Amino acid sequence: MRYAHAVADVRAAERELMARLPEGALMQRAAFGLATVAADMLRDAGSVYGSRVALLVGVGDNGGDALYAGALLAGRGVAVHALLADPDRAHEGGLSALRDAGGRIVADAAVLDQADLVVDGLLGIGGRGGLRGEFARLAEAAHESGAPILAVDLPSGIEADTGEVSGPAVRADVTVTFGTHKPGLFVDPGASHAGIVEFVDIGLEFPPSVEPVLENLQVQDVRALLPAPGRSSHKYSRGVVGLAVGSERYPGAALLAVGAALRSGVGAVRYSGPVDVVSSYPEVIAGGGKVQAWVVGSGLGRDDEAVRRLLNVLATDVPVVVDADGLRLLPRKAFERSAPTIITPHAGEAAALLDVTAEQIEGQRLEYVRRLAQSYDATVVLKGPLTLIAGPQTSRVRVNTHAGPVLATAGSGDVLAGIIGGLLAGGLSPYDAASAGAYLHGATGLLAARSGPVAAGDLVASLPLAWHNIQE
Ligand SMILES: NC(=O)C1=CN([C@@H]2O[C@H](COP(=O)(O)OP(=O)(O)OC[C@H]3O[C@@H](n4cnc5c(N)ncnc54)[C@H](O)[C@@H]3O)[C@@H](O)[C@H]2O)[C@@H](O)CC1
Ligand SMILES: Nc1ncnc2c1ncn2[C@@H]1O[C@H](COP(=O)(O)OP(=O)(O)O)[C@@H](O)[C@H]1O
Ligand SMILES: [K+]
Repeated sequence: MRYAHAVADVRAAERELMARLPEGALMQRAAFGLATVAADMLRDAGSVYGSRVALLVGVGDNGGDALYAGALLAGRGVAVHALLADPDRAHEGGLSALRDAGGRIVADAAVLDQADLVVDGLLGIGGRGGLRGEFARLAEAAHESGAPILAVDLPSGIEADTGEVSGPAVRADVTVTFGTHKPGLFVDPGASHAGIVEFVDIGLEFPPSVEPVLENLQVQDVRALLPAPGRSSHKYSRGVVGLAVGSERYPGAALLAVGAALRSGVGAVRYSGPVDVVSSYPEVIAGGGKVQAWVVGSGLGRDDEAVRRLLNVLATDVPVVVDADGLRLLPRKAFERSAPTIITPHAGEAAALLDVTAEQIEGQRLEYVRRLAQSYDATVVLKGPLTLIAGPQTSRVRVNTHAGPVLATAGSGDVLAGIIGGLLAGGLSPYDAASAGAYLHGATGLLAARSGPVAAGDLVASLPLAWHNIQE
């Protein structure tokens, strides 16, 4: 598991660690890690010795990290130039170290045009709001130079605790983050500014009483969650999932969701609805019957018949995944259920559920995924390039990073709903089914994309191998 912690908790952990270490030791650890990544980038682009690096230096310790890393690079024969956003307030120790190592402090931003790499040390976890004044001008000039940008701790201008971006911000190619991930590196739009995130361990420790803001499942976490049939398993003990999806107008949604559910580890799949799924999937049991979880909504349409099918499923006492049209039809009172509910909105559906705009959702994803979980008393899968998962009972949010833009294809959401339904029926908790489901769905996309452009049916076809790869 990877974790992201709140700034206040990072500060407390830093204080605790600094009290036990010689002065400046933590910053040296950070700078060493930063310089190592910078040198790797320079080597990959040609060579470290003889290359040119420009530092953007703010007024806090983030700039200090950049200056000390610049000193280390200068010691390896790199021509290092530092541009100071506010010369009177730049980190003094860092400035002396850079000068002593042969680096130069300059005022002319033209050095950016010759730079092989720009290091963004404008703002770290002390930043508030978008970049202002000289900070914004330096970032703009760095973007215009076209040089690769390496951000220190997080891209300057993004909110560390939320990933919100309220003004000008750096767009980095790589971000080196220290001690723990910051929530803003996992939540869009901030995360989309970070590029590849490299983690540098500086020895920070968080006591068990400190809750991380975010959890990011790794392959071993998903492996531990996926149900595995035992020697004496039978089809009913493995779980039966029912799907009330698809309609005469949207038959494809039923085929995709059912196809995915069949390959999500369950013992049997029941289908309730007008679509002929049995011709394509003879394994499916047509009609109702006892199930351990339902999926409803994908391709349901929005007519009276759709409402009837939705309400029938919501009236059951088993966990339910509500997707797509189901979300559009959802009367709030329907959520007074005895069993858990999972809802799987994208930003547009989330906006309709909360009566706000999709832009508001996209701008404050962490805030809104939590709000949805609270107001609908449901586990929420807020879909997008980085899907967030929130539960009604926990303040911890999970984020899925194991995905790619190939998933942005019609019918992809139907596949996700089928996978999550299958995992629920297989016995996972709603929170685990939603997060492992998002990972598995992402894995099908990454796998299918190796053979070229991907249709949602290819995600279904890739599911067995994606599952197998996770289990290896
Ligand atoms: N505290 C520690 O022990 C360590 C901190 N480290 C580094 O220190 C950073 C945090 O340093 P600081 O707390 O000094 O904070 P910053 O370096 O983020 O600087 C914050 C200051 O910038 C100004 N500012 C804030 N928002 C602004 C905006 N939008 N536009 C222009 N100016 C703005 C304010 O004067 C504020 O005090 C971390 O991100 C990390 O890079 C690392 O060296 C590891 C150890
Ligand atoms: N750029 C992207 N990168 C990664 N995943 C994406 C991206 N865009 C969309 N997705 C994922 O693809 C799926 C699309 O679902 P949805 O919007 O319901 O599509 P549809 O209604 O066509 O099935 C979601 O799981 C979402 O998280
Ligand atoms: K930064």
